[in-house]
Amino acid sequence: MTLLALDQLTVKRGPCPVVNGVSLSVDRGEVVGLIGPNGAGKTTLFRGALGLISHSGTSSLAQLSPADRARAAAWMPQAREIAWPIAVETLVMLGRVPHLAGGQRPSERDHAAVAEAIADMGLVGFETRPATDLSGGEQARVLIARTLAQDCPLIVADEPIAGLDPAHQIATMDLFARIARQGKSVLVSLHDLGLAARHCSRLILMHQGRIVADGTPRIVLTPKNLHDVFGISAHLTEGPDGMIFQPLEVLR
Ligand SMILES: Nc1ncnc2c1ncn2[C@@H]1O[C@H](COP(=O)(O)OP(=O)(O)OP(=O)(O)O)[C@@H](O)[C@H]1O
Repeated sequence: MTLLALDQLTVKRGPCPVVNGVSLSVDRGEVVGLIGPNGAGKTTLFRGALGLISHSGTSSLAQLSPADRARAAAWMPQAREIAWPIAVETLVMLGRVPHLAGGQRPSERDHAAVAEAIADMGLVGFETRPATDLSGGEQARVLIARTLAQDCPLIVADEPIAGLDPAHQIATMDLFARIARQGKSVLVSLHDLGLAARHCSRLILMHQGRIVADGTPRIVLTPKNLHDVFGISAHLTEGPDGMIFQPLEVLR
């Protein structure tokens, strides 16, 4: 079953399309890594797909009402600003808002979803702390937990693991894989191609607003694509428990 379908999605900034005729679909059970250099259009693609900015072409999510969309997809933006010193568990509970009727108090199920998300992100013991007092990486984990608590078929996350320490990066990518095994999907932008190669079932490579490759990490991370899009060389090999990718040199 398709959780997201884009058809010729185009987003212009001024006269220039920064997302240019992108068509793709995300099915159940996938961890899709969206990769590409700075300015490739990844964030703009997400925002267009979610209907947060004006676009041409179609997105299945953008066609939904805001309430239905919030139950279909959980969005974690790149900006990590937490504006108020609210308790961690209160912030994570905001992920449950799409499931609450107006004015309704959180049910046991909502509290259970929040507790599970907090545990999944290694935040047990942080529940009552003001979120603004946490470190940058801890705040990022709280925002991922809020996204998990939303309990949607699709998670769309813009560089969610940037700034996390290695153990939490790997644990978060493992968690995404577990979510995919439950039949949900994760569409995630990443700059760490090593983690992308190892933990994503599929990669979509963007360059100058267009998709230039879409497939398994081995199909996408070819020497030619790495040269043409990132201007690097790299070593890619199949290890005993997954792909191993090591960037080597800048080529231009
Ligand atoms: N509001 C805006 N006005 C003008 N240009 C914009 C605007 N927002 C984005 N752009 C341009 O669109 C292009 C794509 O930006 P986008 O943020 O989608 O890239 P990205 O792939 O997410 O990059 P990064 O990896 O650096 O986060 C960039 O060249 C950016 O300068």
